Amino acid sequence: MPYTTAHVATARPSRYIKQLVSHMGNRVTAELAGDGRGTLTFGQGTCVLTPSRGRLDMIITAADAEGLATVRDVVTRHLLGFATQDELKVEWTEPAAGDCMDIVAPVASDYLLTHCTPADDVLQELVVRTREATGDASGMQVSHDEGALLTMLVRLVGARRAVEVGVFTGYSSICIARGLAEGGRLLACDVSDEWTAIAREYWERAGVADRIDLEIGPAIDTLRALPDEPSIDIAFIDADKVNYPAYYEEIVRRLRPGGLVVLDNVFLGGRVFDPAFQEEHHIEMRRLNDLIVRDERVESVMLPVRDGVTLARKR
Ligand SMILES: C[S@@+](CC[C@H](N)C(=O)[O-])C[C@H]1O[C@@H](n2cnc3c(N)ncnc32)[C@H](O)[C@@H]1O
Repeated sequence: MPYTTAHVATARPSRYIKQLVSHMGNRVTAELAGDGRGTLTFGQGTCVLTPSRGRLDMIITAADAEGLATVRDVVTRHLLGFATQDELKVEWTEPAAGDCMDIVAPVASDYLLTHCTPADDVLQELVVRTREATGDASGMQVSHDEGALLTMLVRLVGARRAVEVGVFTGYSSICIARGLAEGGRLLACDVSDEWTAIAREYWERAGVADRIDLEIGPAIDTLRALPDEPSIDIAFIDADKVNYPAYYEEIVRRLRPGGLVVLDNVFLGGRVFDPAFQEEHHIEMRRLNDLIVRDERVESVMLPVRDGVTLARKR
């Protein structure tokens, strides 16, 4: 689904949003939220208007390029019509597809990688080894900044009992294991003997092998076999996307109060935003993202870290 954005410099963004919502409400579905954001829903697409300091931010999504152009032209015409006292400059970005967006600008992304605690030699060598041994699959490995985030979260939670769903060659397991409190253990779940053989080697080299229990087999079976009691301090879900809702459920019921579940890839490369993608894993991920917001057992936040990371903390 294509989208386009515009950031219009103005000292009166809220006023323009109110005018657009009130005026266009006669012809399209127009809503003004309590926080001042406006939504205009046309037959062809939707325009979301957000006031920010000195700026009006607009994003239009539509089913196709033609619909995008129609909504864009109508919104621009009306906005300029209201701006009799301001000289507004409305410049829309080139239409882009929802599944190839940069969640964070590439230059910022690169900056983030170099502005967290540096990866040590073992992690750096594991990146190279994974690329050589697994080719394209190496893209599944968490990035260095996400790994640093995991270590930080494990430490902040004071975790002694951690679970990981999706080990691959062990990068995230090392990051989790390194953050564990004295005597802590990580239950690491995966189906692949081949990939986890590399993980085992690097767990040894990182000096964390003695605190990791690897279970080979479908993770859902491993989780269901755990005692049904609140014993998990932190869990990281990064495996087959279609089973995320099931993993989430089995983990949340076993999280201790204050425990944290961390879910990776919740944007699915931008496809969660785009209703054109209707494969099972797209549907399941959207369903889970919506469910977590409503789940009264947890408080949650979704972070634009790499491909989207949700943190859900048990109340
Ligand atoms: C995205 S990778 C994990 C990457 C890893 N966290 C890292 O940082 O390198 C997904 C992993 O999930 C595993 N996996 C896929 N389906 C699974 C299942 N049903 N149960 C357990 N693991 C599964 C795959 O074998 C793969 O190693």
